[in-house]
Amino acid sequence: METYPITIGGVTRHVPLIEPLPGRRIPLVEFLGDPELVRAAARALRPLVPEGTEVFFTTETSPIPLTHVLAEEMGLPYVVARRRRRPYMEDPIIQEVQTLTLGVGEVLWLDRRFAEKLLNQRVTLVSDVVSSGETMRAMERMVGRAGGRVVGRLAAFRQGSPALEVHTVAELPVL
Ligand SMILES: Nc1ncnc2[nH]cnc12
Repeated sequence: METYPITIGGVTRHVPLIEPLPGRRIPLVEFLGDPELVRAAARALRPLVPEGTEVFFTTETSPIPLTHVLAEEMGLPYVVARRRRRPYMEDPIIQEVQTLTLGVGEVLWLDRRFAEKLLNQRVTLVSDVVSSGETMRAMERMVGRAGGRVVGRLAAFRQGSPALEVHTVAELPVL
């Protein structure tokens, strides 16, 4: 399999090049199972976390360990939007995502008892890769619907030009 070198916080990985849509090849970032890469990314992102952040908000799946390490280091809680409905969810916030970056339309789900943790809070969004910015936009809508306020948007990698302001610490090419 063809690979591509990505570097963040001084740590390099040779990751698979995938083609989610014909003619568009992207390096596949994967934080799951790689504590050294996660720690390097979290350390690089930490100075970009806005002062006054009270809770982080992220999505399944790859950004979860990144958000966990960041949250643990800063002594803050975090909330995770799910990508599937779970049977136990009550009155969930359901948010469509317009993104086609990975070739699939998506829906984010947030159980009400976790949405309550965002109420009246200053929230920083955390992602692994920001590309079109549509996932971030959907996350921001969810925070608003939950009664919170977004004070920061962070992603480890930027790929292309997202339509909204996101702070990142590394670049990914579209090949
Ligand atoms: N390059 C990438 N790797 C992993 N997840 C992504 N989501 C959007 N772009 C991605």
